[in-house]
This record gives sequence, C-alpha cells and structure tokens, in this order.
Amino acid sequence: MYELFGLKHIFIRMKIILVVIGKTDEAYLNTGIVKYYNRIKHYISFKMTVIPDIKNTKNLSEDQQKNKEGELILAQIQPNDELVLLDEGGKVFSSRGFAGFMEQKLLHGTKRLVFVVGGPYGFSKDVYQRARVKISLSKMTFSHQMVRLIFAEQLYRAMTILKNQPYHHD
Ligand SMILES: C[S@@+](CC[C@H](N)C(=O)[O-])C[C@H]1O[C@@H](n2cnc3c(N)ncnc32)[C@H](O)[C@@H]1O
Repeated sequence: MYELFGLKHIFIRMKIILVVIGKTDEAYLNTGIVKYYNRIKHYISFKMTVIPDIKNTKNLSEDQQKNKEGELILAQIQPNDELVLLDEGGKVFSSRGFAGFMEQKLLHGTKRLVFVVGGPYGFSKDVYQRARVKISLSKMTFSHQMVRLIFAEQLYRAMTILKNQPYHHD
C-alpha cells in the first residue's frame, strides 16, 4: 500500500532531527543508538543533535535548569520546523500508528521534523508552547538517556513498516 505514494522520493527529502540533552553516558546505550542510526540512515536523513548538559557547570534550581535547557532547545529550531516533543503525557501510538504519523509528515512535505527529548526535569513552558504535538512512548517514565534509544528503534520500525519490510510483526 505504501509504495503507491511513491514514498521513496519523499523519504529522501525529509530530514529528521532528534534533539537530546547531554552526551549519551552509557556505552550500552551508545551501541544501540549507533546500531539503529546506521539502519535508519538507509531510509531517511536522521541526525541526533546533542545540547551540552548544563547541570554540572552551574548550581541551578530545577526550573532554572529547565528554562536554560529550553532556550538551548529552541535555539536549534528553525521557523518552519515541525517540532514534536517526546513526553510521557503525549499521545500514545502503536508502532503502526506511529508509522502512519510519519507517513502523514512525509506526504505533507515536511522538510525538517524535529523530535525533542527533555532533560531530567522535562520541558520548560516555552518549549511546550512552541510544539504542536507531543508523543508518548509509554505511560511509564524513562530516563532521558534511554528515550533516545527507544525512539531510534521505533523510528527504524516505522520505516520498515512503511516499506513493507519484515521487521515488525503483529
Ligand atoms: C526523566 S524524563 C522527565 C520527567 C519529568 N517528570 C517531566 O516532568 O517530564 C526526561 C525526558 O525523557 C522523555 N521521556 C521519558 N519518558 C518518556 C515516555 N514514556 N515517552 C516519551 N518521552 C519520555 C521526555 O522527553 C522527558 O522530558
């Protein structure tokens, strides 16, 4: 069904950016992220932008840290970007549902689809205001470090679903 839309060309145009806070600090996470990053890039342009972790350099309150991180997140966003927050309180999709979400973005000609993972205390008000869409990966809360790997696997899964490739089974 998806081939009908000629997605091959659209896949090549859209860029996906995952904005995260702080370097991946565990080798096992890095290994997984690199694995899925290498797989995803066969389908679509995908890069992870790492905002430096500010928590160890300044003695900030939780709100101050969130606001500072918020400024750094928003500095990465261009006016026409579609911003999607990964947030426990967001919409919960099945993997096929998320593939459908990605398909809509591809078909509507989105140029830069930017997903953001919050810091340890979540997002500032300004970041929530700029984003139209929030997606939850589960009702459970994961560490901001783990979310980048879980998201990368789901993005890869979505690409294989859109291409009718045998990775997802349900
Ligand atoms: C430790 S959580 C922050 C939790 C914090 N209670 C809050 O107010 O958001 C760090 C970040 O990981 C991401 N995250 C954690 N669990 C998630 C989930 N189930 N779905 C989507 N994103 C999640 C979100 O981006 C969140 O801002």
